This record gives sequence, C-alpha cells and structure tokens, in this order.
Amino acid sequence: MRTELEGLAAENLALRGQLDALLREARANEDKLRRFEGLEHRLIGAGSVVELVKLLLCDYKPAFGIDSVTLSLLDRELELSRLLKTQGEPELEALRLLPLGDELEALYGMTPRPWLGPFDARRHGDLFGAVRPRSVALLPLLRRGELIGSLHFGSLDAQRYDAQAGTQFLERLAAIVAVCLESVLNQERLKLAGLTDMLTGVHNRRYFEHRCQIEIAQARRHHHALACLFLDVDFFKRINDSHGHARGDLVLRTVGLLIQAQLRAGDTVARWGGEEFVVLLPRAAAAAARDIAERIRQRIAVQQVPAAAGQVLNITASIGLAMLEEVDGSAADATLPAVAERLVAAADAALYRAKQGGRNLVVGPGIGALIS
Ligand SMILES: Nc1nc2c(ncn2[C@@H]2O[C@H](COP(=O)(O)OP(=O)(O)OP(=O)(O)O)[C@@H](O)[C@H]2O)c(=O)[nH]1
Repeated sequence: MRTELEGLAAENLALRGQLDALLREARANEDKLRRFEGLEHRLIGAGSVVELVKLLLCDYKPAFGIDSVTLSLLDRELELSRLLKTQGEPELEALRLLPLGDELEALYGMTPRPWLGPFDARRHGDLFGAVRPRSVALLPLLRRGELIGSLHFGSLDAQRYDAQAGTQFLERLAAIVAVCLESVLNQERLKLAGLTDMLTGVHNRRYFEHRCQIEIAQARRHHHALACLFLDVDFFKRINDSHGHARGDLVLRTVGLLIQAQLRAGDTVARWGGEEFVVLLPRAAAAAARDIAERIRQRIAVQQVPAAAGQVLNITASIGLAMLEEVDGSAADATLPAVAERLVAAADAALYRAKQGGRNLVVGPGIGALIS
C-alpha cells in the first residue's frame, strides 16, 4: 500500500515536472511569437529592398539568438544588383544574388520545402560563409510556386534545428518574406518608373533636373568641380528616315548604354529628350571632364549598330561641355534651379558650337574651346 502511494506521489511529481516544463515552453513560445510578430510587422512595413534585407540579416539574429542568418536571392535580370548599387549599399556579406536558379534548385529539389537538420558541408557548401553552424534551417522563398530565393538560419547548437521539429513558424516566416520582397520590389519599380526613361533605361529629364540641383549644392559646399555634358546624336533624323523609327530607337538605347559604360558610380546620365542626353560629372575638373567626353565620343564613333539585311549603321555624336564654375562664379546667391538651368544652357551652347564645327566633336568649356 505504502509503496503504491509512494509510486503515485513519484508519478505525480514527475507529472508536475512535465506540466511545469510544458508551461515554460508555452510561455517561451508565447514570447517567441510576440517577438516574431514584432519583426513580422517591421518586415511588412519595410519601404525598400535594402531595409527588408537588413531587417532579415541583422535584426533576426539577436531577436532569436540565431548564430548566422544568410539570404540568397535570384537576380536573373540583375535588377536587385542595380537597385542595391543605386541605393549606395555596400555589399552585404550575408546576401548572395544569384543570376541563375540552378543553385537553389539543387538545394531543394523538385518540391521545395523547409529543411531542418545537421549542417552538411558537402550539401550546404558556403551558404553560411566562414561560419560553420552545427544545425541549420533552410527556408525556400516561393512566389506562385516559383523559387525566388532561400533564407538560411544556422545555429552552433546541434539540437536547435531538428528534422522532427515543427516548421509552422518558419514556413509562415518564409511566406511573409517572399510576399514582402515582391511588394518592395514593386514599390521600387514604381519609384524608378517615374525617374527612368522607358526607352533607354537611363534616368529621365525630371530626375536629372532634381539631381543637378543636389550636385550643385554639394559642389558649392565642398568646393569641388562639377561638369555637365550635353550630347546629341548627329544626323539622327536621317537614321530614322532611312532605317525606320525602330532602328532609331535601338540607336538611342545603344548610345545610353555606351555613355553609361564610361561613367563612374556617382555620375548621372539622363535622356533630355529626343536624341539628346545629359551627363553630370561631380568632382571632375575641366581637363578630366574633357577626357571623359572625348572617350564617350570615340566609343560611340566606333560602335556599329546592326541594320536591316546584314548592314551596319555607323553613328556619331557631338558633345558640349560646361563647368559649374563658368556659370556660378559671380552669382553665389543664385538659386539652385536658376544655376542648374544656366549650367545645362552653357553645355547646350557648347554643343551648338560642336555642331557648327562639323559634328562628331567635343567642345567646351568656354567660348571657342574646340578641342577635337
Ligand atoms: N526613333 C526615335 N526618334 C526620335 C525620338 N525622339 C525624337 N526623335 C527624332 O529625332 C530627330 C531629331 O532630328 P533633328 O533635331 O533634326 O537633328 P539631327 O537629324 O540629329 O541633326 P543634328 O542634330 O543637327 O546632327 C527627329 O526626326 C525626331 O523625330 C525617339 O524616341 N525615337
């Protein structure tokens, strides 16, 4: 009888212990859910790709005591690479942009599902960079059944991510991340559409006018040079007339790309309208700006654009160059829009002289400075 009672008491104690453990786990889960919901709201509120990526890569680790968080995103069109670059984002070590989908497909196979278990160097390669976690959670990011990326959590605790553990939390997180990513990308696309020339993909005039004022303010504040180029494709009407408007459009796209290829990060190129492009070169003194303009002119002159029936089209451009110091010297009190207008007008006037001088020329800065 006594032993039976003792047995019951021991069982009771064990049950109470289990109950306590369950209660502790429930409280911990509740706490985790609260932290998770907090981060979830911030993910939903992210206003840019950079903000979203930083939230995932930087804020998740301390909030959930994860040792390593990395992210791979599919970037077939290099759209994300461009976005991160224009947002001045230095490379984030934990973010990998993949131009092809094969790496993701190899990781998840035909039916992507979250994967929890021990880290396997052969299979997981350098998903976690220099960190060697002991257990990992790999979460496929899916939109409409397509793999668009993969989020990886790594823990130094071998028990943390276990194949038997429930994946409800993680699946919900992956679904939210994928939706948020698509949503911020769409927001970025909309923002860019208002500032981009749809035909050539370079900035539009509206963006240029805004950017020009910012660059003038910066140049004044830091006493550095600012050069402006005004470029016009020579005899463009003839190209349209003899080869058709579609071929003319191709020429404009090509010229936009060729200009862009000669510029540094921080320079700005925009389509002013028709066959005219404008360029801003911050911190370029007159001699350096002339070299850049000359390089652009030469690059365009050697480019052959494919035309109908195996023919090729040769193009040239004329470029006018003006320096901020020419138009801003005696009028430090001039408003930014007025100075920006004068700067572009001075470059346009130099362009006019290049056309008068025979085209396929760079002219400026200053009156009569014919340099090639
Ligand atoms: N294909 C195409 N043509 C355009 C576009 N915008 C303007 N144009 C054409 O560009 C041509 C510009 O011609 P002009 O201003 O006479 O200049 P040009 O023939 O380049 O002569 P110069 O500048 O004096 O060397 C016009 O025929 C416009 O119709 C466009 O988006 N696409």
